[in-house]
Order: sequence, then structure tokens, then C-alpha cells
Amino acid sequence: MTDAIPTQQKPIPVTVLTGYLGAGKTTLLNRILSENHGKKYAVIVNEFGEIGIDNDLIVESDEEIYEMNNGCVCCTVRGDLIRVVEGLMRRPGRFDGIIVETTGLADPVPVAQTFFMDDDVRAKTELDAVVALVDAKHLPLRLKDSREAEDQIAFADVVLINKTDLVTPEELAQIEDIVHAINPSARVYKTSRSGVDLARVLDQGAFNLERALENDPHFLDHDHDDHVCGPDCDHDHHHHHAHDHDHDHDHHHHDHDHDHDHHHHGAMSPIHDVTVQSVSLRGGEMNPERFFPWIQKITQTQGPNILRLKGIIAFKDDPERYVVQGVHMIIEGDHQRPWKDGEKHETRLVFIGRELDHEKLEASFKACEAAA
Ligand SMILES: Nc1nc2c(ncn2[C@@H]2O[C@H](COP(=O)(O)OP(=O)(O)OP(=O)(O)O)[C@@H](O)[C@H]2O)c(=O)[nH]1
Repeated sequence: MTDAIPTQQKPIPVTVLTGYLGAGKTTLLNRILSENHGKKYAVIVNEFGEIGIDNDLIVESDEEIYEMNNGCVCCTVRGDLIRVVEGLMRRPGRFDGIIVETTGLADPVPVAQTFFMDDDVRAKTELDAVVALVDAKHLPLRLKDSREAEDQIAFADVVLINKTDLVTPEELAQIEDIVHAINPSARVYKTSRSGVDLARVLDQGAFNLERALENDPHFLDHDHDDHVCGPDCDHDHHHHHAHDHDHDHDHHHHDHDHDHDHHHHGAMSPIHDVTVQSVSLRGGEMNPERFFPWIQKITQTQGPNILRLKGIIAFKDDPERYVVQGVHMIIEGDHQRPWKDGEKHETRLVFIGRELDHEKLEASFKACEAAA
């Protein structure tokens, strides 16, 4: 086309992936990025924990991945999200859709609101569906200790009850009942390893603004947008979460540097559950004979407090990166890919949980180093 007249672009569908820590969001994202569906997605991830492991767990693909900054989802992340989406919109035709993976502790409501509040974003995108992953094994526990888990299900258009391999048919039936009770209108599928026909997740046209407004009459209020979040930020959407201000001082020490213009004083964490904290450990090459017994012992003795652990492990004399991941007492590990030329053989490990003893974890972790 030589004509400079801009054509009206069809709004780009946006899929928001939500679900508690370790429920299977990245596993689903990796399926979307790996399957041969002939479509191109821009992916926006918002991770928790300052040493950026999540990004390393996403499969390598041609897809473009954008990171949102850690921060209070009410303002910092929303500002980031708008900037990223606006950037994408300047390149029409390059993407068939946008996928936003939120952190496991995030409330999906402010993320969804973003697509209605900024006029430019609203004109060019269309919230297609909020997809919630549920860890079938740990849902009963989550409903007891984490408000977010319930909010995520309640707000979803599509719910994947994942990890069906870890529960009995009776337990699974109970989980289904619970999910239906929390959200009677969601489309619900049972999955293992987030294995769902992507036609049931993408391009759903499922997001229902009326339902969102029924649940929260203030869903579209622009007041949310004008609000200047301070340390006492307590937005008036229907979820009231206490904000954690100071759990993790390192929180803003992340590698990428976004140009921020927010109004916080001091560190603001995306964690809405004040009892949850993260411990990030960095080290050199590990001795597998020390590391494996150590991590096993930690998950056995502190499993109930470990909501999530993930790490990229450099073992001495191992040409490949090793990934460990855990949720409570369930832990798995595997080689991921060869270390690249010039890549630093560094070990990074993040624990997210309650009552974690940073000093003890750090000291015992350091004792697993090959050079120790
Ligand atoms: N047994 C079993 N494990 C699963 C299943 N789905 C995912 N996992 C494992 O559970 C762990 C967490 O999966 P992720 O996809 O990273 O979960 P997530 O929701 O992205 O986690 P966060 O980003 O930390 O919130 C990984 O070790 C996965 O391999 C499943 O259906 N069954």
C-alpha cells in the first residue's frame, strides 16, 4: 500500500493469564509459544522476585517477550503495561494477540482494568479472556491462606484445573465443585501440565464486562486511574488487600531499568499478602552431592511454608543449566539447555513463602557451593 491513509485496525485480543504461584501459568505460556498455530503473540510478563528467574523459564521462541516492572499493581505495573501495549500498538499487523502473564500473587482486576481505562489502549485492544490456572493439589490449602487464589478464580472467564495427575478422582471432583461455587459462569477444563486445546483458551471473546461490573460496580471508574498511590495505597476496588511495603529491600534491584515516574517512597512490593516474602539467593557453581540433599531437606522440613521455589543451578563440570522448581513439598528438576558461550555459570534460587529464614537459607546454600 502506498496510500498513507491509516486503515482502521481490528482490536488486538488480549489474554490475561492468572493463577496462584506455581499453578502452571508459565507451562501454559510455553505451550502457546511452542505450538504450531500459525499465530504470533506478544508476551508480557510480570514477575515477582528480583533476580528474574521466570524469564529464564520461558521457552526460547521467535516471540517477543516484554517484562513489566515489579511494583504495586495499582500504579507502577499499570503504567508499565500501558507503555508496553502502546509500544506494541505502534507496530500494527505484527501481532495476532497479546498474552499477559501476571505474577501468582497479583490480583487480575487492575490488570484487566488497564484495557478499559486508557483511551488509546482501549481503542486498540480487546480483553479477550482472563484465564486462571488452578493447582488442583494445593487449592484447598490456598483458599485457607490466600485471598488472591479465590479472587483469581472469581474473576476468570476460563479456569484450567491443572495438575490433575496429583489428585485422586474424588479430590478432583471436589475441586471442580469448589471452582463452580466460586465462579459458576467460568468455562472450566481439567488439565495436566496445562495441556489444553489452545482453541479453548485463545480467541475466546469471553471477557464479559457486564459480569465484571456486576461483581464490582466501580470496575470502570476512572478514579482508579487518577489515584496517586502512596505507601498507604489502598485502592477501592472490591478487593481490599494490605500492601507489603518493606519485605524485600532488594525488590527494586532488578537488571532492567524502566523509566519510572511513580510516586512511591521506599520499596513497594507487588505482594498483597503481607505474610508472604521472598528470599533470593545467588551463588557460583554448586556441588550436586551437597546441593540435592540440601534442597530435599529444605522442602521436607520447610515445605509447608514454601509456596514456590525456582532456580537455575550451575553445577560444577556440568555443561548444561539445571532448573529446579517446587511448590510446597513437590519439587522437580531437569536440565534445561547448554550454557551458552560466555554465559556466567551462576546459580540463582528464589524461595517465596512464609516465615523463611533468609540468613539460614543463605548460609546453608553457600555451603553447597563447589568451592565451599
Ligand atoms: N505434576 C504436575 N506438575 C505440573 C503440572 N503443571 C505444571 N507443573 C509443574 O509445576 C511447577 C510450576 O509450574 P509453572 O508453569 O512454572 O507455574 P506458574 O504458575 O508459572 O508459577 P509462578 O510463575 O511461580 O507463579 C513446574 O515445576 C511445572 O513443571 C501438572 O499438571 N502436574
